[in-house]
Amino acid sequence: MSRIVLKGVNKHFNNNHILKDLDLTIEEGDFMTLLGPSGCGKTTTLRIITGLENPESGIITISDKEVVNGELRHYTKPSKRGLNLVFQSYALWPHMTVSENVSFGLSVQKYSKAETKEKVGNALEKMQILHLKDRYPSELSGGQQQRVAIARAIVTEPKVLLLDEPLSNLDAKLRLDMRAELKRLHHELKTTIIYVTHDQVEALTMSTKIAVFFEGVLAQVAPPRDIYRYPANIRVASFIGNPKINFIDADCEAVNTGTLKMETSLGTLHIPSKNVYSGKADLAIYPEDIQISTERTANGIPCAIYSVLPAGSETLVQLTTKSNLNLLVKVIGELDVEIGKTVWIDFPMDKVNVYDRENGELVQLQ
Ligand SMILES: Nc1ncnc2c1ncn2[C@@H]1O[C@H](COP(=O)(O)OP(=O)(O)OP(=O)(O)O)[C@@H](O)[C@H]1O
Repeated sequence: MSRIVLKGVNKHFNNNHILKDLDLTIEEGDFMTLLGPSGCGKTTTLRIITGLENPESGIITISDKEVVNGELRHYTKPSKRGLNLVFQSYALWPHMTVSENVSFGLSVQKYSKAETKEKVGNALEKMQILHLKDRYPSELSGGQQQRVAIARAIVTEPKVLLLDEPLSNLDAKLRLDMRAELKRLHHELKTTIIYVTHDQVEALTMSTKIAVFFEGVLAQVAPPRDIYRYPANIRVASFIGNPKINFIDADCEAVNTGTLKMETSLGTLHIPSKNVYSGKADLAIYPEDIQISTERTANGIPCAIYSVLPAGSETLVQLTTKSNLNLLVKVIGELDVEIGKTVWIDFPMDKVNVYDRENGELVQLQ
C-alpha cells in the first residue's frame, strides 16, 4: 500500500504562510495532479512529501508509516521514503551515455551486471528510447532527454513517482506526445504518480484526480471530469476552462419544488433544482455549451457579434447582449458570421452551474 496522507500540514517561508492546514490523501495507483497558479505552493507540497522541505506542523504518512510529525520534529530522510522525484530541469550527466545515466540510479542498489542491463533495457524500452542507449545527452532532443530522465526515475521501480512540471521545457508537439506517454506509463506500471503543473490541460488529460490550490489552500480535490463539470467554487470555475467560463449575474428564487427561477440580464431563466435556494448568484456556463444560430430560434436570446476568432478546428465568437453582457461562445469548425450581425443563443439549463454570491460556493441543485 503506497497511500500518502497529509494532515494539517503548515509551512512558512520567511514569515509567509505558504501551506495552510493542508489535508490531502493520495490513494495507491492515483495519478494525482497538483494544479494551481504560480506560487500557490504546489512544488512546496511535493518537496515536503519527498522530505526536501520540512513543515512546521502536520503529519504525513506513506503506506501507513509516519514519515513526518511536525509537532514531534520527526522527519524521515528522503532516501528512506521509497519515492522518486523528476524535476523540470532533468539534469542528466553530460559525460554519461543514456544507458549509464539510467543505470546510475541502480548502482547504489547493488544489482548484478546482468540484472542492471535488463532493468535499464526495460526502462528504455518503456520510454521507447532503447535505440538511443549509447548516445550522450548532448546528442538528444529536449523530448528525448526528458524520456531519459523519466526512464531513470522508473528504473528503480519506485512505489511513487513525483514529477514537477516535467514537460514545461518541451515544445507544444512534444508535450502532447509526452502526455500520452506518461498516461500510458501510469496505466502500465500502475505506480502512484504525483504530478505538479500549472497547465490545466495537462492536468485534465492525464490525471485520475486533480487537487486545485490557491495560495496554499486546497480548493477542490476530484476526478478531472468533476473538476471541469462541477467546479466547487467560483475561483476554481474561473481558473478551469480555456477559453474561460462565462458568468451571468442572477437573482434566484425557488418558486416551487423542482425549479429555480432566476432573473438575469438575459431575461428570466428556469433551472431544474431540488434545492430550495434563493439569493444573489453567479451563473456559469462554458463557451462550448452555448449554441449559436444565425436564424431566430424559439427561445433564443438575440446577441450582436462583437468579434470572430477562427482558429482552424474551432471558432471563438465574442457576443454582446442587449444588456451589454459579454459572452464567449466556442464553435467546433468554422462559422461564417460578420461583426455587428445579430445571432441567437440557447443553452441547456442542465449545463449551468449556480454559485452563491456570498460565499462563492457551488449551489447543489440535485
Ligand atoms: N526556499 C524558499 N524560500 C523562500 N520562499 C520560498 C521558498 N520556496 C518557495 N518559496 C515561496 O513559496 C511560495 C510557493 O512556492 P512553490 O514553489 O511551492 O509554488 P508553485 O505553486 O510550485 O509555483 P510555480 O508553478 O511557480 O513553481 C512562493 O511564493 C515562493 O516564492
